[in-house]
Amino acid sequence: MSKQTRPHRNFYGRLKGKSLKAAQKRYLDEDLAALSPGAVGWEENPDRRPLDLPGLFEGKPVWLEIGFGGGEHLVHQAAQNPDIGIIGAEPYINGVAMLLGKIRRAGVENLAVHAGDARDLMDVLPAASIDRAFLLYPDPWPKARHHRRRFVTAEHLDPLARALKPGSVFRVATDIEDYVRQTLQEVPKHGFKWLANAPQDWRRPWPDWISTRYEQKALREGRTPHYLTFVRE
Ligand SMILES: C[S@@+](CC[C@H](N)C(=O)[O-])C[C@H]1O[C@@H](n2cnc3c(N)ncnc32)[C@H](O)[C@@H]1O
Repeated sequence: MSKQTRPHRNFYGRLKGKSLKAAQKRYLDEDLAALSPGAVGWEENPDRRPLDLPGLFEGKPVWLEIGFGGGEHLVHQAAQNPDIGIIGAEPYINGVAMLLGKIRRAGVENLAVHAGDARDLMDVLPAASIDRAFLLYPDPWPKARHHRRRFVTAEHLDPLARALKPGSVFRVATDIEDYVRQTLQEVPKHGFKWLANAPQDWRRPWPDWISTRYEQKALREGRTPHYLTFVRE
């Protein structure tokens, strides 16, 4: 493609929910390839061999964020913690595009992206390889008949528990009271213990917190954030 038709390199940050044009998608694919942990899909890795995380992040501890949305928390954590590597999973392609703009502006290099379902990524994470996981404002699935689609079900929690190191922390933020109920009921059944008062009580965000786009929307609409901390047993 000629220089004239090449999209502005900051276009990712200005999408604001618009659909990606074909040219933008092409550059997104190129940028994503550079950040991808690789060998996540069935085609590249039919045997589901575990990812080489020490190779990917030079042996640093590895954190995982599931459903990073626009990527504000993911980039914030990467920038604040240069001595860790962090992987984000998000299937919403405009969210991935927004993340790429933020990565470019922040200049962080300790971050990898899986632009897809977190379940595919968890399939190829080595057992006991992850030091911290974040599930921030997961899709609420409010209708009772859809509760089984929520992340806090065996289908997701078992592979997550397998990937996390014993003693590692799993943080969940949600503004939906029924999601709090299901989280407190289900997560402890899958090898986690709820730390009711550590390091803070559920009403207060973690000390290293940055508010996410979804949290801002929840606050504007009068809902109460809940910050739940679990430890992998
Ligand atoms: C309500 S949004 C919250 C986004 C962001 N964490 C925030 O707080 O602004 C939930 C996000 O989870 C993503 N998501 C849903 N199912 C997912 C899955 N199986 N794997 C990874 N992300 C998923 C959605 O695409 C969406 O971006």
